[in-house]
Amino acid sequence: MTSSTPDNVLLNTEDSHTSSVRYPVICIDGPSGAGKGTVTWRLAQVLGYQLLDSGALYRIVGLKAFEAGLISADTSQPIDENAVLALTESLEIAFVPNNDSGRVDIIVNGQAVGEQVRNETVGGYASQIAVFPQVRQALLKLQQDMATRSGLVADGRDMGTVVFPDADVKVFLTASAEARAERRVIQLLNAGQTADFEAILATIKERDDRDENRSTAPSKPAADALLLDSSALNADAVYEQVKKHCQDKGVFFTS
Ligand SMILES: Nc1ncnc2c1ncn2[C@@H]1O[C@H](COP(=O)(O)OP(=O)(O)O)[C@@H](O)[C@H]1O
Ligand SMILES: Nc1ccn([C@@H]2O[C@H](COP(=O)(O)OP(=O)(O)O)[C@@H](O)[C@H]2O)c(=O)n1
Repeated sequence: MTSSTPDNVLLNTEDSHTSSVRYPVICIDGPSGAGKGTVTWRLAQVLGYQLLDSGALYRIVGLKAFEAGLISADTSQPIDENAVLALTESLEIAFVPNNDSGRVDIIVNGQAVGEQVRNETVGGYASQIAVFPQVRQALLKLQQDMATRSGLVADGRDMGTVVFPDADVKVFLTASAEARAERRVIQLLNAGQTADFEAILATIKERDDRDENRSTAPSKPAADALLLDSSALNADAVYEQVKKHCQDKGVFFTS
């Protein structure tokens, strides 16, 4: 992905005595299946910004923790936070945009991670380790550093509330649990897999509950976020509304 053009660099008015510049940050937060990844990818492409898929970080840690035997299939079993923290600190994670999938490929300790990291089971592991404050802290700087080199579109749960509280644009994208489950069903069927709507709906609700009710960085809209319900909007309509909001906040689009 290319870096931002000069048109997309905003002057930091709060810090103008140092004449420093900072790059625009757009935060797209919300629950699973709301369409965050879709609109984030399109914005990053159009604007030439970097893309932060923060969920991928939690997914990697969740997957590695499972592989290391730290997470049991029985979700009532406690997980050793210190062991997950040590594992998190041992990981070198890099993202490479993939135009074919419209997502980032994830490289961990020099090795590409397979598509498995994107499945619902790993999403569940991610939400189990995402409750740990020390793990979140260990991933914080890596995320914030991504905004120091170019404009950034960041997708997650706490982008606008915790990671980039001073972001130029914040959007909280939602949709009903049923609409989100339906989208996952279509996604799985299109990938040639089987899909059980009721099972997917239950998993989505369980993950929402864990993400919204944890004590550290719960999934919630920032006070200054645009709330957008995509239940009855297609992906193009979502993009247009988010684009309009970005423009209202001073982000320059050439197309
Ligand atoms: N507004 C929309 N209406 C219908 N389907 C959508 C919409 N936005 C995204 N999708 C589809 O829904 C699925 C989940 O979207 P995704 O962007 O991965 O969501 P999230 O990143 O919030 O989990 C994908 O298959 C995507 O193509
Ligand atoms: N900024 C973030 C991003 C994800 N997460 C956690 O990671 C899980 C997976 O996130 P994701 O964005 O990849 O999930 P989807 O929305 O794509 O299903 C979420 O359910 C959260 O528990 C988080 O806690 N904070």
